[in-house]
Amino acid sequence: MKSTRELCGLFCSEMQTLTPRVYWAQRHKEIYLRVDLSDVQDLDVSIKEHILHFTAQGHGAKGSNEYKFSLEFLEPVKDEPVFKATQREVNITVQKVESQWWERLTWQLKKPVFLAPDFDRWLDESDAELELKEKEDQITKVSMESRVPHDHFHNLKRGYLFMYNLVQFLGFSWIFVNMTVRLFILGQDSFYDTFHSIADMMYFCQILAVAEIVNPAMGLVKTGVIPAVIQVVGRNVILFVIFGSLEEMQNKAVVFFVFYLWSMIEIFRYPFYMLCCIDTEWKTLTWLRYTIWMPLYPLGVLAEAVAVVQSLAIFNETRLFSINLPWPLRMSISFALILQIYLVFMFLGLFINFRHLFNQRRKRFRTKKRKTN
Ligand SMILES: CCCCCCCCCCCCC[C@@H](O)CC(=O)SCCNC(=O)CCNC(=O)[C@H](O)C(C)(C)COP(=O)(O)OP(=O)(O)OC[C@H]1O[C@@H](n2cnc3c(N)ncnc32)[C@H](O)[C@@H]1OP(=O)(O)O
Repeated sequence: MKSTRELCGLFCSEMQTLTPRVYWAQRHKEIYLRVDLSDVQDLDVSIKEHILHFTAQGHGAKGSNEYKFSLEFLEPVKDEPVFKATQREVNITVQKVESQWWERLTWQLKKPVFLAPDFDRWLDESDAELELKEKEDQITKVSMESRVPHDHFHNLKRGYLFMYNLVQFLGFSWIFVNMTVRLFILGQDSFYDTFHSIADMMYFCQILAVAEIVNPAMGLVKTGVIPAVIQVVGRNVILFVIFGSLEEMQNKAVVFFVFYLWSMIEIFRYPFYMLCCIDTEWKTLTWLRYTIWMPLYPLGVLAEAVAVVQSLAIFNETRLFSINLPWPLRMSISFALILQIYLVFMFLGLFINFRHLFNQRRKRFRTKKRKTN
């Protein structure tokens, strides 16, 4: 009885007539064979017991004829070759059973004469390892990307946020520059005229600032809604209810301090956000955004509290926004009383937002430090 290997010796020998030229290359996981035969017909490629058998009618080095060859591989392979005939050649891919680098292709030591390296695909072991690693990295990257849900509106959201921040930056810059120039030219007199020269722009910016509640509520920015509500509602009560509805308040110096303190933070905060939208950071600006609120916030709340206290007498006197309770109470609740309760909420709001901003600052600088280590 002849063994499989002995039988192979017969098949693999170059004694066989009409063998085509075969070029080969390998990777850790597969073997590539390129058979130099054109206009191939009746192609048959199979693997049995790690021996590849090839038969085809085609045009090769010895003209149009039937060509055959067999190759017993050095190591076990899977018996499902993938092959494809083109007009010029036949390409065969064979999967290795174990991912490893072979020192040669065939079991027999002597290389069959029809076999040669395929220099178009040839790689030595280290280059193949690199190629394999790149492929694996690519697969990991693709699978990671497919696990993270793709946000189709990402650029649209960024574009919207960038434009929003730009408009606010321009608005508050106009307010800040205008007030500064007027302060230099008119000195203290500019305090009493602030409302009439600035209010329209401040109305515009603060109405627009309602978006700052909508943005986190819709998940457009990753921050809490409550601090934004405190911030926007707090400012708008002062702007629309205290200054906007009481003419007597409009020419008071406190308007200057409130508007100046508000705009002073915003000329740093909005450009900081604009840079965030384009994944850029300017360290000085980040530091300013997360630092100057420390003196500005308490001063701002103090200036707002002064405005509320100054308005109490006017609301008492004019009875504006007073609430008349129906019979049998027959009482009138002055808006001044509501404002006194609001004063308590102002300091509660100051505490909540001060703590929020402090946490944001700590998070920002702690993360940055860790990233640079
Ligand atoms: C139910 C009714 C209750 C009513 C209660 C009323 C109480 C009244 C209290 C009154 C207090 C108000 C006083 C106030 O008017 C006084 C002053 O303003 S004085 C001037 C000084 N003021 C300030 O410094 C405050 C400025 N304002 C703010 O900082 C914010 O408005 C605030 C909500 C307080 C904090 O902002 P935020 O939570 O957004 O923190 P971050 O800036 O760190 O942002 C977090 C992440 O979100 C990204 N983000 C946020 N906004 C945008 C945006 N517009 N565009 C792009 N990206 C944005 C940001 O980049 C951060 O992301 P990441 O961490 O990845 O960088």
